Formats: sequence, C-alpha cells, structure tokens
Amino acid sequence: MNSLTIALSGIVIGAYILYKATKRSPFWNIPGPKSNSFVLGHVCELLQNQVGLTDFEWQENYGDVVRFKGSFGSDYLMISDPKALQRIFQTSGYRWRKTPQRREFSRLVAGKGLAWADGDVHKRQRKIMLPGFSAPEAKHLLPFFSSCAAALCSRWTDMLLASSEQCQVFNVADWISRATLDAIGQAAFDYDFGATNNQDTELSKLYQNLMIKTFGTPSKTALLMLDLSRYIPLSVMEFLDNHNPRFSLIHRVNNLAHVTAKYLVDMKSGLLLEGKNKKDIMSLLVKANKEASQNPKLQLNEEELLAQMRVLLFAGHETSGTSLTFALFELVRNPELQTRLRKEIRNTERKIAERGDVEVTAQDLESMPFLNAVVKETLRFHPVAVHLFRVAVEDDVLPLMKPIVATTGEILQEVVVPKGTRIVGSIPAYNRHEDVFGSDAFTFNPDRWLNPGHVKNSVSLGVYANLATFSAGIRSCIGWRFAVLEMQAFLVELIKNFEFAATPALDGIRREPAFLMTPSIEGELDKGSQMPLKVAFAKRSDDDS
Ligand code: HEM
Repeated sequence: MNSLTIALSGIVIGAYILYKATKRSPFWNIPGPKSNSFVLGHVCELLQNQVGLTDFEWQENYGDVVRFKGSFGSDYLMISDPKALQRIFQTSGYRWRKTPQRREFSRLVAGKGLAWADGDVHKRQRKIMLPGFSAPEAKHLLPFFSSCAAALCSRWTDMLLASSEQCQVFNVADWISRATLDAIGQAAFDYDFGATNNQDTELSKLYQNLMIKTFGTPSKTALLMLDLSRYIPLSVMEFLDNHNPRFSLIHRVNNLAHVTAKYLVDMKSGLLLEGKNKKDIMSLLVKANKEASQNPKLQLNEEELLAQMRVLLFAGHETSGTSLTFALFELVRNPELQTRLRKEIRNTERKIAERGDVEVTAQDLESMPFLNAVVKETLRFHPVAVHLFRVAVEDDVLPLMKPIVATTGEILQEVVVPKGTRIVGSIPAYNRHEDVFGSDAFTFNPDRWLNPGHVKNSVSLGVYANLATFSAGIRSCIGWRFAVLEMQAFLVELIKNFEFAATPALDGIRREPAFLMTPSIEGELDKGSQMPLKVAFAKRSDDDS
C-alpha cells in the first residue's frame, strides 16, 4: 500500500463516519444517556467501569432498551428486556449474528473454532461438538471434578496442618483457577496440567492470569480501536491482531496450545483405531468427526479440530473458576448461608454412607435443594460473561415484555430495528430484572429459588434457570451442564472440609472487566485475580440437623 492509497482510504472512511454521524438515527426517540464525547461515545463508561455498574444505572434511569453512543456518534442499543432478548438470542436463529469484531476477538483468543464460527460453518461445528456435551456425558465427568476438588482440599489440608494456628489466608481466586484448569484438562482432554500440585506444565503457567494481564481494565485507545474496527476489513484486523505486541502472551499461549492439541488429537485418533474408547470430550469429538467421514461436508478439518481445544480451554476454565470464587465470596459475606449449606452437605454425606457408598453421585448433587439454590444465585448475581454483541442481518421488530417510554412521551410496546442495528445484550442487567427475579433482585438471596413464585418464568430465556448467564438459542453455552456440575462438585468438597471467613481486603474487591469478569482488588490490578479469604478446617458441630 503506498501513502496515496492510505490517505485516500482515510478520507473515504472519515467521510463515511461523518455521514453516519450526521444522519438522523432510527433510534432518535429511544431514551438513553447523553454523551460527553463525540469520539468515544459511552464506550469507556460501559466497558471500563466495574462490571454491571453502568448497565444497572442505565436500566434504572431509561428502562430495558437504552440507546447509547459508540465512537463517532454511532448508535447501539443496550437490551435487558426478557422478550427482546428471547427474540434476538433464542428464536431468531442466525438473523442476529455475532458482530465481526467479537468474532475476530474469539479468533484471537481461541482460533477458528466454535466461538468464532458463523452461519453454516457454526452449525456444522456445533453439530459435531454437541454429542460430547449431552446430559449423560456430563454426568460421566463428575469423578474428574470430584477428584480435582479433592486434590485442592488435600493441598490446603497440608498447608493448614503446617501452620501454627491451622488457619491461613489463601488467594482462593488463584487456587480455584488452578483446580478448574486441572478439571477441564482431565474432563475435556484427559490431560494433566498439574496446576493444583504446582507441577505446572508450560501451558498452565501461561494460562494463569492470562485474561486480566491482557484485557484487565482496557485503555481508552484500545476501546476506541475495538469500536472503530467495524470500519476495517476483517482480513486487515486479523493481520493487525496477529502482529500486535499487546497480544504477545495470547500468541504464545495459542502456539503452545496448538502443539498440545495436535499431540492429543493424534493420540486419541490412535486409541480410537485400537478400539479404546475414552470418555473425555476431545475423544468424543474425534470419534464423532471420524463417524462423519462418510459426509465430508459435515467433518471438521484439522485446523477446526485443533481450534476446539483452545475454545474449550478458554471458554471453560476461567468461567467456572471465577463463578466458584464468587460463590465463596458470597458465602463469606453471608456466614449463615455457609453454615446452612454445610449442614445440607453433611446430611447428604450421611445418607451416602448409610447406603454403603463413598462417592457422591450426580443424583445426590441434584437432591440438595440449597446447594442448587446457591449455584443458581451465584450464576445470577455474578455472571462472568457480561455483554453479548449482536448485529441484525435483516430488519426486525423487537417485542417488549415491559413497554418503554420514548423521549416523546409515547409508550412503546415494541422497537422497530433496521438491518445493521448493533445491540449489546446485558447479562447483568437482565439477571437483576425485578419483574423476573423479584423486588429483591439486587440482594444475594438463594431462597428466591426455593420459594415458589419468587422467580417468574412468564418469558422463558436461556438454557438454565431462566438466566441469561449461559446465553440462549443456537449460540448458547455448550458447556453449561459441565459448568453447573463442576460448581456443585467443588462446593460440596470445599464447604464440607473448610470454613471460609472474611479478610479486610474484601472491602476493596472489584468486579474487573477483563473481557470476562474477574475479581481484583482496588489499586492492585498488577497482582492479577485476587480473592483473599481466611480458610480453616470446618468444625464437625455443624452436623446437627
Ligand atoms: C460458569 C461458567 C460458564 C459461563 C457463565 C459461560 C457462558 C457462556 C456464554 C454467555 C456464551 C455465549 C457467548 C457469546 O455468544 O458470545 C458461551 C459460549 C460458549 N461456552 Fe460457555 N460458559 C461457561 C462455561 C463453559 C464451559 C465449562 C465450557 C466447556 C467445557 C464452555 C464452552 C463454551 C463454548 C464452546 C461456547 C461457544 C458456543 C457457540 O458459539 O456455539 N463454557 N458460554
């Protein structure tokens, strides 16, 4: 490209941006905050503030459909209305697509696997992946989760026994992240990362704090570039991202994950030929892909197959780990809930012993109402995936459960959206919708799940408990059963064995936006994810039923 071409391209893009900025918006009457910056719009408010704070404020002040500004006067809608979200994510198929920028982001962190794919390619990849994630398959993974949780408990037990007071402050965010990396390694790939026992592989070392180091509180320039990238052809974006030094850690992880994935896929293909069927997700994927060989149009090529390992590591590690960390945070802030949960776990333990078993089964986990209420409430209150970006590929009309008041005073029962409309589905704002979760939606209260009628299911959304946490429809989280089972298994082991208490640092905990939400301490972002909790052995006196 010579300098004349670059200058001409700049003039054309600039003129186009100006034209878009001065054109009357189709959403001129949708209420929303005023923007103080033509260049940045509200991008920083939404993506730099602690997770959810801006979303909650806008929802309270303007309603469930909020017009806000992207860079250079462009329009976005933030949506938390249940019916509108249902339409976009659950019933409209591929008519609302992931924005190209978000797909490029997925490519950057996880390659051209399921989270990146779109349309027919996505449909094909998802079809091959689905068998590994069914309900019976997820149940087979329970022993992996229980043993990784037990390994963590055993490390902590040794450390507590070695301390004079048998009580220590642990950064549970770090420990749980290690244990969930081991869990996904074993359950998804039959691979030992050795993270809990500090025998980390090179790959597991690179994964530690990857998201917060690369994306923690993004700068204004990074956010502006991300928003403006919609004017840049995707191939150019790919080139820029591949050569951006800011992403060097991600590139190192990707190279190493690629080599590891290749080794694992070759090994699993060999075992399959020998008729040795393993139950981990990657083995099931390799098997499903071989079975699709009669119809090459259905098969994944090698690049796609290898990319799925990165997708699963990226999508299934920090997500579950951070959710568990926030469950412990809430159980520390509400000690009576922690005691109640321990009591339920020990009662179940007794029943398991009475029938002559030692291992907890998936049915045992399902039979614990309070455990399940704590899991649901944590996923509702602290969703780790925050925003879902979509663009309409054709004109549409969004129905509303709760009408909004237009700037003209008119009551709108639906919102007409032209092709090209960009929306942000707000998971935190929907998850605290008072018309769905009750007038106490801003309180952590697991009992809402136990009191009939407290949670209203008049509009069904999502794959689990009417929450937006795992998204909905054709792009919903494929690993949600995996995540729920993992949370149940870990909570049982941890709460049975240990008592968790607050430390002064908890007052400074932030819900950090690092692409995924992650816990940090005010002013200490450089130290990575943090959740320092006091940990001691749990007393047996909680046994009293
Ligand atoms: C608490 C834990 C988890 C949460 C909150 C969560 C949430 C989500 C959300 C919101 C999406 C949709 C993203 C989008 O459309 O942009 C998603 C997609 C996905 N998740 Fe999860 N996830 C969790 C755990 C897992 C686990 C354990 C796995 C795998 C073992 C997994 C694998 C995936 C994959 C592969 C996708 C892409 C699906 C597609 O595009 O078709 N997730 N997840």
